[in-house]
Amino acid sequence: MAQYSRVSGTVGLITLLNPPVNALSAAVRQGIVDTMDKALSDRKVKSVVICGHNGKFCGGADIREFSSPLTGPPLIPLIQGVESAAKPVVAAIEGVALGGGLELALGCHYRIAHSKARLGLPEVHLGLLPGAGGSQRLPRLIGVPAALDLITTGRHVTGAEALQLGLVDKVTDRNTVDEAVKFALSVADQPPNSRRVSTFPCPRHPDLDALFEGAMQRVRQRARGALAPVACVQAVRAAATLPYAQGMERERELMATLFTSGQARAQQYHFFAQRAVGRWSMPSGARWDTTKPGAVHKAMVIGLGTMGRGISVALVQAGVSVVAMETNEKQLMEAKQAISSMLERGAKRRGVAPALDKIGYSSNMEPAADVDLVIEAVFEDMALKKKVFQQLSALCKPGTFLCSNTSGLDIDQLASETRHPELVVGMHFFAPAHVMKLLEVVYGSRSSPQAVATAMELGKQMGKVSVAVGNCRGFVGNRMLKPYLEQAFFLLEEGTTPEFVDQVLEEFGFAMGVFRMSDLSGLDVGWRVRKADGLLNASEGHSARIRQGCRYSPLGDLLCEQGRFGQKTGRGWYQYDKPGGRVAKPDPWLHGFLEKFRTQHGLVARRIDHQEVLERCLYALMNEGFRILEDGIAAGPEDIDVIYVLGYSWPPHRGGPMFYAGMVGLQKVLERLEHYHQEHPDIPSLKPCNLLRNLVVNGSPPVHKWREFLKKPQSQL
Ligand SMILES: C[C@H](O)[C@H](C)C(=O)SCCNC(=O)CCNC(=O)[C@H](O)C(C)(C)COP(=O)([O-])OP(=O)([O-])OC[C@H]1O[C@@H](n2cnc3c(N)ncnc32)[C@H](O)[C@@H]1OP(=O)([O-])[O-]
Repeated sequence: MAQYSRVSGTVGLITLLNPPVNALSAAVRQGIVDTMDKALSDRKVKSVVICGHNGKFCGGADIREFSSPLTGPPLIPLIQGVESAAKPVVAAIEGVALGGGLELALGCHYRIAHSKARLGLPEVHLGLLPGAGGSQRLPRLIGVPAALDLITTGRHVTGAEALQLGLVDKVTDRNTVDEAVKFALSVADQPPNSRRVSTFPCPRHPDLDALFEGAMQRVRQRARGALAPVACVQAVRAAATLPYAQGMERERELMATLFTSGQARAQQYHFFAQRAVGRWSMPSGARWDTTKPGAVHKAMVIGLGTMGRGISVALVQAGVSVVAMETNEKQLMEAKQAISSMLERGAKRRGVAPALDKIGYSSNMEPAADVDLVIEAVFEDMALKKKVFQQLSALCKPGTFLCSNTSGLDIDQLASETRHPELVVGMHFFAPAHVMKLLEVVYGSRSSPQAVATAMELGKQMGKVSVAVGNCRGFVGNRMLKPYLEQAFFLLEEGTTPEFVDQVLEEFGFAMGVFRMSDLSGLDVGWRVRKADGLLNASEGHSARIRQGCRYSPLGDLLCEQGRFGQKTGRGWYQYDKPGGRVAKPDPWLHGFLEKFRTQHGLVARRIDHQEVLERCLYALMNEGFRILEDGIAAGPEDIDVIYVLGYSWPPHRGGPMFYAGMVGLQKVLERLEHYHQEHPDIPSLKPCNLLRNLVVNGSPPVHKWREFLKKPQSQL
């Protein structure tokens, strides 16, 4: 709804009221229509101010309403009504003005913003475009290039930047509503005819065609098959080339295409899934809203390799005091320099001081006695990590939380090395740790709810989207990656090439196909894991392609035995100009190696098509996702989907592996898995999971209902 009052004698004050972000629900839209009528018909009122309750102007259209037929007054004529008002209307922008919220402000005649407010048109992140006139008014107000940037990236700008762009008329550090009322009083006698943005001509640009060609090329490259960014460019082009009314018609057409697309539903699912994972729960019944996190003012990071450095930076940027520890003096010096420059660069980008005084360095573990939480980020070796946890347990004061950045080792084993296993959890960051938004918080069988709450809260403080998951080999992300990688290896054995597999996966929307990704992260990482799992050597008298009774592909091991670790050695599944090179080129040597391997193992290459690559790689990954849900390692499909979109570059316009399974149709996924498992009975990861069967038997319910089919989880170790 919207409240109305008359203030300072002649100003009509309209307050949007729909906590927490005053989204433009049907009730709020009706409220605006009613209160605008009141203000315009109140003879004492000379000008109007629109503001938002509780220090937030408006978070945009109510996304929750998108899944049902529209009710209440439509937004476009509502905003047109505000713009056509005979009395000046001023928007008082505090907190946020996003999407439809900014479009409403663009319909006002003046915009006053707090310097810290955030303004933007982020619809592209929801698979949409600014569909209430934003794509037509913004270019007219701030010019085509700036509007293209804001609309295709969906980025937020601060009040200060908005002033520079000409998006707002004034910025204040004081109470914005008071300032807006004063401003409204000052323009009360100025008819707003010249302030109706839709009537502004679109500022001319020396070479529109070149501008839009360049923009479309950049956007298509970044979009990875997403429809919305392309439609955003087309809508702004309409603003630059058509009269307002025709431009609005074009905006309406493009929005209609996007609104009903599966991609928009997938991205809106992802929006709410990112918020749902914050409402975590554990098998014990402990939950986010019944567990108080411990305070973390001072933390220690042990091991300053790439991950340790990124974690230290992210902690300092979150306002936590840090002791960064590395035993190797040379590495310690290098880390100190690297961390300082990362902090300086980050501070420069955010326009704040680098807080270098928040971090200290140590070559021994003694400072652990005086911290609230420790994050261990040493080399991925169980014996080494156990030793570190033994030392920490002896050193730390009671109540210190002990966290490991392991990407898949057993948290319970680490906990059993300490006197207080209830204080041990996994905090699995993703490289680069100060950039990637995802954090897997892993609880062991003895982790206390408070330890989980503390790690989840610290993750939020670090600007991460934290997902609480149970303890098992590889946790959620890496556990699902295993069958995905295996299928890719098997497909090479059966006749295809790394280039073709990667092309299929990148056309699907992954930033990088499985083989380019493997070359980037280093083939030796997976090799060490397979070694630790005792998979490197075939058992006596068994085929080199069988391990523990199942089909196994030694291709990755064979490349590693030849020192082909990927980018870092200049050779992997692809060749690179030099060690550390980034541009992957097909490698004739590798094609020859595959042919020789097939001959050696009596395999005949066959033509493998796009569909088979996609289905075998993705359905095996999804099937493992269903097993993870069945095992209770993840509380719901949202947890898995957020992990894959934010940590493994699963395309957001496909929602995530579990959401996508629902989009494809669970029946089809089941049938295709059964088909491939029949062809490859020696590959257990293709055997459909019981939960999948059960969901199909129960009519393939929508993803948000799957939790009803998950039984009470038991520990997996
Ligand atoms: C016509 C027009 O062109 C088109 C078509 C549109 O306008 S499309 C819509 C365009 N608008 C957006 O894309 C902005 C989306 N929101 C955000 O980016 C952020 O929310 C925020 C505003 C920066 C606040 O962040 P936060 O970190 O302080 O809190 P939160 O946890 O994120 O959010 C707090 C609670 O508010 C809910 N919420 C936030 N924005 C919402 C919205 N627009 N609609 C419905 N619910 C919303 C959110 O789900 C959460 O709920 P719950 O989990 O507590 O139950």
